[in-house]
Amino acid sequence: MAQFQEVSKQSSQHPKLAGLVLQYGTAGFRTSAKLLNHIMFRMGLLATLRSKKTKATIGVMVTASHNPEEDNGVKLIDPMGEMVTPTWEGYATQLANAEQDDLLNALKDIIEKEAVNMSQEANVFVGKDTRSSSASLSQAVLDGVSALGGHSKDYGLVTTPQLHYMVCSQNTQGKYGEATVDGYYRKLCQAFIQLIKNATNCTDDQKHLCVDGANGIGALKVLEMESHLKKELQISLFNDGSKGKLNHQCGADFVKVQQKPPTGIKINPGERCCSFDGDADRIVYYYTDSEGQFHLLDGDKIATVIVTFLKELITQAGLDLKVAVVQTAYANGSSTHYLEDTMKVIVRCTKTGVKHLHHVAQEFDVGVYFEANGHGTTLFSKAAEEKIQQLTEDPNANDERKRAALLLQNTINVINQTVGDAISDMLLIEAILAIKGMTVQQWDAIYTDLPNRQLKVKVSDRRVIDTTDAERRTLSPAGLQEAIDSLVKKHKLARSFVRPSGTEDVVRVYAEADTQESADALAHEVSLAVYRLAGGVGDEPKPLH
Ligand SMILES: CC(=O)N[C@H]1[C@@H](OP(=O)(O)O)O[C@H](CO)[C@@H](O)[C@@H]1O
Ligand SMILES: [Mg+2]
Repeated sequence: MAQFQEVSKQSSQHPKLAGLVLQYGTAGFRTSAKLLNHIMFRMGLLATLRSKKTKATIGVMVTASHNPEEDNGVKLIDPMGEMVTPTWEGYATQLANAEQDDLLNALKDIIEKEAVNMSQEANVFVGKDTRSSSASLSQAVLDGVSALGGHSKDYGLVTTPQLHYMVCSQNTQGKYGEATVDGYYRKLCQAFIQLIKNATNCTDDQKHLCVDGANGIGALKVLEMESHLKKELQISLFNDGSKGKLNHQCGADFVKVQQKPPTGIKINPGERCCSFDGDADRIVYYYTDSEGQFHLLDGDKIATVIVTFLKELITQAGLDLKVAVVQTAYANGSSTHYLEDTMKVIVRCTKTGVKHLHHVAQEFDVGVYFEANGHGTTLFSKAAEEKIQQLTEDPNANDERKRAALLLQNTINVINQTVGDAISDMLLIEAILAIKGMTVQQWDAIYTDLPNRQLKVKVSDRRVIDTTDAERRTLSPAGLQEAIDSLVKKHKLARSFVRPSGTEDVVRVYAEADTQESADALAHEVSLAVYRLAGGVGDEPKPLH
């Protein structure tokens, strides 16, 4: 077939290094940019097949999110804007690892297994982040699409969640939104401005927010969006990419893991600040107090304030909707207690990785999901959206119920339901704080985080660690869970678990306890147990103090 001849010809321009093996992990392929050209070409091929199979537009995003600038990566987006389905993640790995002369066979194998109709049209949307390698790598994706005769649309520089939004908008014939960057800003900002109208007494001071753009794509997009906000949110942008290096000592991942402010930002005590990550799908908030102490408001606190706001509105609207919060094992124990015991909402725990949280959140009328690191969003079932819509039009509903329904409707429109989105989450949180007249300090005081620590341990093969119960317990290696259990017993309010990372070659250790010293000591003791029982390499983990 002519298509395959073209693939053969073009693939020689995107050769694979013999023997190189890469895995489609938690967030797609991610490694040094130098190793990725063939992967990109092949993901262009695969996206084209996926488009033919689903008869819908598929997205390909070139980014390595919070990784260093030298890395890059790629994620595939399915028709409704969600992460690509697991079977196709498997195909992605197969296609990526086929040696050069076996590529056509690997491709034909997928076509056969999935009974792909090769005469079906294909459409692929492509986007990229600001990394210096992203331009040539996204070109390789486009080459892959055209080699199989697919149509592509290159959105150029966009955030990951913007591309998810485009794909969903395109495949819902504009019902979700208009598939342009301008359409995205209009939808979100109009909803934000409608929401903020309900914030009576909101001063200019309260409308001010410092944003750390991680020297990445989020910074560019915040600037692009500014005129749509009509001064209802006044942003001071730091780490805008004009000087600093992408993600270097800044961005949401740095702030969350280091538990300190990013460099490159001037924070006045008490001022509300937030950090995006390198592809703007994560956000965390923070402030420093008058004693210079740093306070982090992570994904758990974000989920809490969102669910509080939504529950109040749902009650006011008199609607009967099943609301839940979805977390992972990394959620701070205080957040889980607060949500279950004080707020009485359903809390579910899933494995790490937003695709897992997303799917569980879909089981409820309103599912708020966040990873502790700030990646998350809120999903509304179709039925819930319809009930809310009907109430806004119900002539018999009283003013209070109608007002609540309208607020819920605008809340739905400000949210990017396809995936966690720093820009959309920021607008929602800013609107909530303004409407509730809540300061960042009051938000922070909803509950107090248990001190916690995350560490990494290098082992020769992290696959020896097998976990269960949403990664909260280990099944192997033998003796590890017993060791963790007895270490945890030595500390107050303590919890600890270990799991192999899906994005790095390490075992992650998490511990929390009543004091920072205790959390640090427990994290260290558990790291030692991992090192000894799971084949640690290099030096034995050292105590933190
Ligand atoms: C503890 C932690 O933050 N883990 C992150 C990290 O996964 P690991 O499998 O832990 O490496 O990267 C994922 C993709 O960005 C993100 O979903 C996840 O939350
Ligand atoms: Mg990211």
